[in-house]
Amino acid sequence: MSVTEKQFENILVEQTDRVATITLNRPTALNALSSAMEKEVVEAVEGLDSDPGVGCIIITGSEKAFAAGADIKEMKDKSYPGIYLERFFGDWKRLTAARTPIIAAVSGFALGGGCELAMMCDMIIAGDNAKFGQPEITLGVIPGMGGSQRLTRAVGKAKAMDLCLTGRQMDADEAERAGLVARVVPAAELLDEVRKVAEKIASMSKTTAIAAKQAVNRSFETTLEEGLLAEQNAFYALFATEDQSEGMSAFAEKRKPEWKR
Ligand SMILES: CC(C)(O)CC(=O)SCCNC(=O)CCNC(=O)[C@H](O)C(C)(C)COP(=O)(O)OP(=O)(O)OC[C@H]1O[C@@H](n2cnc3c(N)ncnc32)[C@H](O)[C@@H]1OP(=O)(O)O
Repeated sequence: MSVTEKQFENILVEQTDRVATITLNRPTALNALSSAMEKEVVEAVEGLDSDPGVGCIIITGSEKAFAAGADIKEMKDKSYPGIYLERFFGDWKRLTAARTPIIAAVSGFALGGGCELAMMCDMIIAGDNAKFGQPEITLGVIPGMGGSQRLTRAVGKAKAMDLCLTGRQMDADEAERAGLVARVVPAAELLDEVRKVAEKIASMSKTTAIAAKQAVNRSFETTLEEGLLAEQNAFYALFATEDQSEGMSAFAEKRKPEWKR
């Protein structure tokens, strides 16, 4: 299996046949999300998303920290007009426009913007040492990268209020029970386990994986009736693909499917 690596100032991007891994790499600041890191991550995701060969993207950090939030030292002297006019952190939205499934592999701290970045991904898999929280209130602000909205949708109002109002951290088991995290695995095995999941996703028809991702995401954005209609239409549309015919024929013929796209 060939691996290509590209080192940027704040991230490392590794790409194998079908899976790409973006590793946040600012160890001296616990991967605090600076504007420079935002730009690198967003551009890397967009580049990988436009590569038809990439079937799944992993975003991860270090053992101690996925990311300890936005870079407080960069933020502390900003003014209202400045932050408003530059649309501070507005580019993170571009990450959520990616169609390729993205998994957050979280070890250690995922606080503030770190938790918010993990929640922008399609699935969070956590090491058993992970800690999630929205501690912005302890800094005199509130979440600004989607925390109050995505956390509430993920874990419900009671726990989201608890985390946003007290700033307390939630461990991996609590996060899994609450529905924030898909799976918890031993921290030492996190990346191996996440790669297995990513390879599984990447082994599916990419067209179908995109349709599945979009259908699930739709449920957060619309009414049940419209979501059901969107799902049904996407399901019908998949019958225009070779992969539907291949997947169902392969089942009937008791063989592995060979996806076209
Ligand atoms: C995006 C928004 C809008 O939603 C806003 C946010 O994300 S606000 C930020 C929310 N995050 C936090 O409030 C967490 C801040 N960090 C901590 O509380 C602690 O660092 C810790 C509990 C995660 C870990 O503590 P500890 O193990 O004691 O390590 P430290 O010595 O504190 O940190 C090591 C080193 O990293 C720097 N650091 C950590 N977090 C940040 C950050 N968010 N921004 C900038 N720098 C950060 C910390 O200052 C240390 O650096 P040095 O002082 O040694 O140079």
